[in-house]
Amino acid sequence: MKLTATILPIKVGRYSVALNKEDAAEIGVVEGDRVRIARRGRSVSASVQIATGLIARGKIGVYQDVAEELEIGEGGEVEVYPVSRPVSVELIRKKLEGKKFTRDELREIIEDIVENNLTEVELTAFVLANYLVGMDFDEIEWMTRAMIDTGETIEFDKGIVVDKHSIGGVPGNKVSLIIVPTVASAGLLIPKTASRAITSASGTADTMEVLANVNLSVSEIKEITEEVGGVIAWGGATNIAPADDRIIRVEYPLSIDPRPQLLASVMAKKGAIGARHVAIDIPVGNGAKLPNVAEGRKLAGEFVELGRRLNLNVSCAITNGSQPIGRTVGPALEAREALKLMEDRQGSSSLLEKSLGIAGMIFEMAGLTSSGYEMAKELFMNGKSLEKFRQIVEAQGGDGNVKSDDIRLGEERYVIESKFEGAVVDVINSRIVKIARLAGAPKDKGAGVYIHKKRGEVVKPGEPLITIYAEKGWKLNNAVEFAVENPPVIVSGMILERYPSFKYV
Ligand SMILES: O=P(O)(O)OC[C@H]1O[C@H](OP(=O)(O)O)[C@H](O)[C@@H]1O
Ligand SMILES: Nc1ccnc(=O)[nH]1
Repeated sequence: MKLTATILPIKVGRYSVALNKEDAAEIGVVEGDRVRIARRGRSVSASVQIATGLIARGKIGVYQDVAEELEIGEGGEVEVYPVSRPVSVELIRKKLEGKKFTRDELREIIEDIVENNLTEVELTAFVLANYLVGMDFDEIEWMTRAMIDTGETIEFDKGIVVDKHSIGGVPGNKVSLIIVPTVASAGLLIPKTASRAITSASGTADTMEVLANVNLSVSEIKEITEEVGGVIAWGGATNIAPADDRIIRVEYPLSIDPRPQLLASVMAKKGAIGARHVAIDIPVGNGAKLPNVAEGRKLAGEFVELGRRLNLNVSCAITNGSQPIGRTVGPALEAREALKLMEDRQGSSSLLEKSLGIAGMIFEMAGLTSSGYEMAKELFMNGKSLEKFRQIVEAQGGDGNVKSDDIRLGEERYVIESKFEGAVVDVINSRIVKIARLAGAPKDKGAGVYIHKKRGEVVKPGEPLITIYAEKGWKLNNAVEFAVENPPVIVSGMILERYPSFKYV
């Protein structure tokens, strides 16, 4: 059926069109079904919304995403016809019934994800099926390979390519901003792609974006890495393992990261850039993605095995994830803390030790030294990490001379003070993340939480425990309301719970 386009100037992050109810009936589709939109020999599959009041008969509402892809202007004519459900949907159902995917089936699903052929519901079902049923090792390897093969890859002509990645799950994990320049300053190549927040309040891509452009193409990543030794780019903007970001987009609202997905997500990005040596950070502890060292070890074994199958040398650092890393959570706060640490060459020991420890691991894996930590510390203390970081920021279009104090934080602030005297016995990750997200992070860069007191530190009544930062007053209020009801920093001597009233006091 031929329809005339009405451009809806909104980006919805997927291919979607709006139809009049009668036209939809004539095409034979209902809300949520797919249609193929064709124009001048090109086409995409889009999901249907019924918007009778908005869209007259003979018209089709075309959201920006489809309009851009097919270069459709206002009043442009398009051909619309129904498409049947992709086979992938049947395959996802098979997994939900507890069965194993074949190599070809996984390839089919990943291709459909990359080509935007699955609706959000179907994609969510895929993620949930993997979460509930899981995958065996062959399936994980096939999925990872399919993710690599359906995107672009990078090959470097010379140099040793290394990389690091965290499984995430611990707030404030801005270590990549310190590790990447430290590693690059030793002459290794580290073309790091990171994701945005999945379960946290700021992913490495969100944090780096405060200082530089993270939307780099594959050729820019290659060029910048060859020029200065490293980049910190957002994986979602590249065509490296493009299925990954689409999957992450449905994981984010659920705050889940199923094991097969996690393994494939991380390792596909490493495989695609041709890394030889990869360090994986596995934070464990209460409130992290894994509860203890034993579980961390299990996952580490899986990373190493997946690395072996993909021909990557993998080592894992099982790290303390039971409270936030450093004292800040939220993009601008985290960028500032990382930069300040490099400027002052001192600061939070959890941040410094972890960053240098992982950089050191990479040096040992690459065969540069047998005392990696000492080597990393020397580069850091000599100011090489900072110098390299500035070069990377500049190469990514940021201000290479930026100082940590220049970084703007949210103007709306609220300090939560301790009512008690005592020592901090816990900083609860999930509450810190929730507060930072309610305050607007990661979207509002200036939003987040500063943690004044961490575990073991002594506090007096009236002393600040956390400061909440926001860009908007109403978001600050929501965050404060939650934080008062659900204290994120627990001081010894506090009553934890009153039953039956079930409330923190
Ligand atoms: O904590 P959540 O949001 O679940 O995990 C996502 C974060 O973990 C990884 O960190 P890195 O890139 O190794 O620094 C990802 O790239 C991302 O930034
Ligand atoms: N699933 C993931 C966890 C952490 N980092 C990623 O890039 N992906």
